Amino acid sequence: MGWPPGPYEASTYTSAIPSPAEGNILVKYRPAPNYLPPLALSDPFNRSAPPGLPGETVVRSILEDRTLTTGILLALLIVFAVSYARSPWRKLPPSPRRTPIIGNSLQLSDLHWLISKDCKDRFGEVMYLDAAGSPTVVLNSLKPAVELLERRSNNYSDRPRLIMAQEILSKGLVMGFMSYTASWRRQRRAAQAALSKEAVQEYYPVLTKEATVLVSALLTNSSSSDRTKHFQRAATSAIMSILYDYPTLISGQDTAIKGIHNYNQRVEYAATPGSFLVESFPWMMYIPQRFAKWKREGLQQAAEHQEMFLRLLNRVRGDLVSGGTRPSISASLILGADCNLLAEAEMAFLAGSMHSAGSGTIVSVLNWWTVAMVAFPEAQRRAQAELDIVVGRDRFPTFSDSPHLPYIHALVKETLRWRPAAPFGVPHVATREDWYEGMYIPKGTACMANIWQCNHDPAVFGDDADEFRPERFLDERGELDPNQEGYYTYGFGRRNCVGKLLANDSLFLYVARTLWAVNLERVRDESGNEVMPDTDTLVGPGPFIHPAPFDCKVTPRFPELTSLLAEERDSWGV
Ligand code: HEM
Repeated sequence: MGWPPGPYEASTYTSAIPSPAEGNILVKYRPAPNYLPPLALSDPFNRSAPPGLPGETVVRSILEDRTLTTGILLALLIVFAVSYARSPWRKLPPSPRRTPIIGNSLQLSDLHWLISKDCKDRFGEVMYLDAAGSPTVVLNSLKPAVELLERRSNNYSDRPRLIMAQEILSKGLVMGFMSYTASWRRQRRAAQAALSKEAVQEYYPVLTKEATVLVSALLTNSSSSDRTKHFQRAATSAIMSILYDYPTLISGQDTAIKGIHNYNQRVEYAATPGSFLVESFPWMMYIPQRFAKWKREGLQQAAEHQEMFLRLLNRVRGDLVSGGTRPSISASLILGADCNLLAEAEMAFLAGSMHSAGSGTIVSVLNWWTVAMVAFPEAQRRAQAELDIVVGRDRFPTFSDSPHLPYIHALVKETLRWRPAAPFGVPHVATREDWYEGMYIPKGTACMANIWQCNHDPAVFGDDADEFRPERFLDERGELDPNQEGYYTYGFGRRNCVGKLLANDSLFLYVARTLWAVNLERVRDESGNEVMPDTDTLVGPGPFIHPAPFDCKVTPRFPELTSLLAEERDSWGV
């Protein structure tokens, strides 16, 4: 059968378990009677070894052989020397780069192939691959994703071990990376309370203020890079206020949040496969700090991170004591400390780590939404017609208009479905071995929902699944169909996105206020032809996908906008 069509990293597809039927990519297999699951092979006390050859005996006989022992020691020394000399911290990029994912050696380098129809058609609904040494099952359609990650979520709610990003840099305290433990349950309960429907309503003033500043910024300057910066500023400023009751930020790169950006960058880098040898050789974790620069520096950084997050938390605590604080996630965690039983450091990392989850995703969705508005102007016109009827032209839309703006909600849903910000979500890990339709899933296998394929499944969304068509979420009366959430962008089961209510509300208001105020139009080239934005290129790197940069024209929809905007900004003091 050969390799799948590129571009891709060939090594990624080297299957650990050769399948006679399908070459190196394992699509569907039953273990042979003597089959040892791949994880057992790396188990020094090979508990699955055939009777008569216990793993312990093998290990002991190896250690008794002097030549072998010397060889092993030499190999360890070389590995250690290489890891020391490479000192990965020196490679930390100074700022995030935006380069196409295609051909990039990051974990998403295979994205174009994994989201193609070819992948699903050739390798089916459940596909096995060896992702940089980790056995991984990719769930290419809704049926297995729902069956495994939702219905059997008691077995599929663990996460892969991330030594550098989680255990060292984050002191093991970031909820999104945590194993499925009692500690995760406590953090999850506290996060759910701080991001419940009622709690999110408390953040409406922050979101309204940020949406107003966003409109104003888009009108002032809307070149491609500026537009993304405006989205970044709005999302970062909103999440900082929601997390820590922080004042409105002037720019997305405000020095006040430089520390959090550094943390996000380090964690993102550390979580990228291949960044640190310790991920492949976990025993390196036990090398004393003074012989391992990467570990020493990592632990120093972790102490800085903890101190920074504690400082931010304590700032809110101080305001709570003086009675001058407004609702925030930190305030909710501090006030709920008696019930949520979280230690200070747990609260500090829980709040701090939500910064990236809650801002990078929103920027990705807003970028894709702009592409959609420019590429499909009829959707923009229909949304504006709805806003004109419901809101009129003498005030900005607000959250109280939400129940009367079904098309705006459908627009947001369709953007989330059409171009999911994190097309593979975050891997879930099987706690125990399992079977799915005759396929064996060893304990410890990472299961990745191919959210892109689930969102584009013709069996669920029809033959026009690849098109941008917000109407698909409306019934014949033009109302939102209450029976279906309709997309899978927020993941599955017990580990699904805890911030989805906040995300949906934020996106609703950003979209409603922007479309009420401005037209987003195609620019023209030198020959006077309209330039259509590229709807298909996905840009990384990083955990979230973005469109290729494109220019669009942002113009006010009516002359009174300038004075209405000035009034609105005055009323918010921004
Ligand atoms: C459009 C915006 C967003 C998208 C597309 C998104 C997507 C996701 C996805 C796919 C996951 C993994 C789900 C899984 O494992 O099955 C996730 C987890 C998570 N998200 Fe979001 N998210 C968004 C916004 C937010 C916001 C606003 C917050 C918080 C303020 C947030 C906090 C989290 C956290 C803490 C987790 C980890 C949950 C756990 O492991 O238990 N997200 N998100």
